[in-house]
Amino acid sequence: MTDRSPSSPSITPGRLPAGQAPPTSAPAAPAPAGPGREARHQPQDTGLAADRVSWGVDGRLVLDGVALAAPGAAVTGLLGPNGSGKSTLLRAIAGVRPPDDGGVVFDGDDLLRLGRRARARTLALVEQDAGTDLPVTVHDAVLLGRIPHRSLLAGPSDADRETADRALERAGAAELADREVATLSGGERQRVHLARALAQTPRLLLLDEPTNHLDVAAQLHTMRVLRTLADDGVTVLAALHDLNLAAATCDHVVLIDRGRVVAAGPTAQVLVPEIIEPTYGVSCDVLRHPRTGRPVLTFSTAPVPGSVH
Ligand SMILES: Nc1ncnc2c1ncn2[C@@H]1O[C@H](COP(=O)(O)OP(=O)(O)OP(=O)(O)O)[C@@H](O)[C@H]1O
Repeated sequence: MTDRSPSSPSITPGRLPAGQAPPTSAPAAPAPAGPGREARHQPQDTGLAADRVSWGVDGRLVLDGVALAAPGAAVTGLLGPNGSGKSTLLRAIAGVRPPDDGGVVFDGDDLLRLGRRARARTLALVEQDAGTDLPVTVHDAVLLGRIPHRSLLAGPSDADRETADRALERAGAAELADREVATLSGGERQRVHLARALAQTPRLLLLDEPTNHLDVAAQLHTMRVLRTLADDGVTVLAALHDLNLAAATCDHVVLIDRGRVVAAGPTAQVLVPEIIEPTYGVSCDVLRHPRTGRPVLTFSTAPVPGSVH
């Protein structure tokens, strides 16, 4: 079921009327969980729009008509419990495992119809635990990110090396440049994967759990990198488990459960107990950060049905 039907429909983002500012809020209003209340993407001028994306395996729908928007120059968090379909959705958007049905448009281009090379110039995907046992140095691994930007027979140019150096620096991995990738710790590898993606200079950056394995300082560093990339105009969509990291950084969030979008919108409107509790099966309180005013979430186990405590 991995082959995309040539007749799969594509979508075209609507254009704003002349003189109208692009939307500053998320394209989909928060919607509580429940059949028939799935969030819908709305027209947007720049950024990513996925529509009715479905993918199944072994007769089971893993993605069930997902509609999602990640506005340009913003950080969008893709949230959801284990097994909800976040990685599958990112892979579908990136064309690594194309959807069985649905469309994915980025800045007006049908991503699923772009050739491999054109797609690699447009987007980068940082996958979860994407390991390599090849005897390659970190610097060379990051240089691989430049391949889509040069002719197939040419070696890396000085400009490619400089771009790779800057990417290593930005990802906080410069001191690892001469190490072999296979010898790195999980957190070190994570930074290298981010650096490789940055060296690709994508306009759309997709990340699957980019803070996995990272200590708290490295987590904050990575989220700051995502923030500055968005400020530079990159469209960022990151699958995150840590709802507080999402709360602190994301402009918008999309929450999925069992392959369907259950809520989407501005971060503070989605990260509320009424939406989080039924989706994750926990009790949740939302406080305000004293300095930033952003949501801070605390969790406890949900009451056991029938319990007197
Ligand atoms: N190739 C496959 N074959 C069978 N099942 C699959 C395959 N790929 C994904 N799945 C199933 O699809 C569901 C969604 O998986 P996915 O990895 O997208 O979830 P996720 O939200 O990223 O989860 P996590 O937060 O645990 O990383 C899971 O139940 C998973 O077991």
